[in-house]
Amino acid sequence: MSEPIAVDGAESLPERVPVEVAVGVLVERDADGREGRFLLTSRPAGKVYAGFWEFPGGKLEAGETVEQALRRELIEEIGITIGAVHPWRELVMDYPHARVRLNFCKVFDWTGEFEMREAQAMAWQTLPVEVAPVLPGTIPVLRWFAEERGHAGPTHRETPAG
Ligand SMILES: Nc1nc2c([nH]c(=O)n2[C@H]2C[C@H](O)[C@@H](COP(=O)(O)OP(=O)(O)OP(=O)(O)O)O2)c(=O)[nH]1
Repeated sequence: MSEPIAVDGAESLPERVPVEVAVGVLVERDADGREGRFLLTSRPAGKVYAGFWEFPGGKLEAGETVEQALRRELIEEIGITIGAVHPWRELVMDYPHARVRLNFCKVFDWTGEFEMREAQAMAWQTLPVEVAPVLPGTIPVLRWFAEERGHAGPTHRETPAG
């Protein structure tokens, strides 16, 4: 067991090594290749941030690449087999429970029927996103979409519509 480290303030805490996470941004495209709706899923009961909306994915297992992890996670969680994986953006998030590096990949092709295998909910969304609340680490992605799509105004709501 390592000794606890005495620190004066949070700024002197050693940086935590991020856990690598593969995240799938499934996007529908029309015949002209224009991007439309994207898929969000809700985090299952029992996980941190249960009920928050996110892009499906999960942590890399030992020896896996981002692409391998994404293929495995999307079969395990939502029952689909994905085609080409397009690495898009990376983002490090420092949560109290973990420091994670989110490796966001766009996916335009998949086969199989969507099946929520962890009793999550799924929702095809455009901007502004109607489902709420959205996971903090998902909000920057909505901003990137807004930039790509020339969307002005809010990207999501803080609380569910009602
Ligand atoms: N899947 C996903 N995770 C995200 C997003 N944004 C974000 O901050 N995260 C964070 C939440 C978690 O801390 C981490 C993903 O870990 P997880 O707990 O969902 O992974 P997992 O499915 O492998 O879970 P487990 O087997 O360890 O329970 O990344 C996102 O858009 N999608």
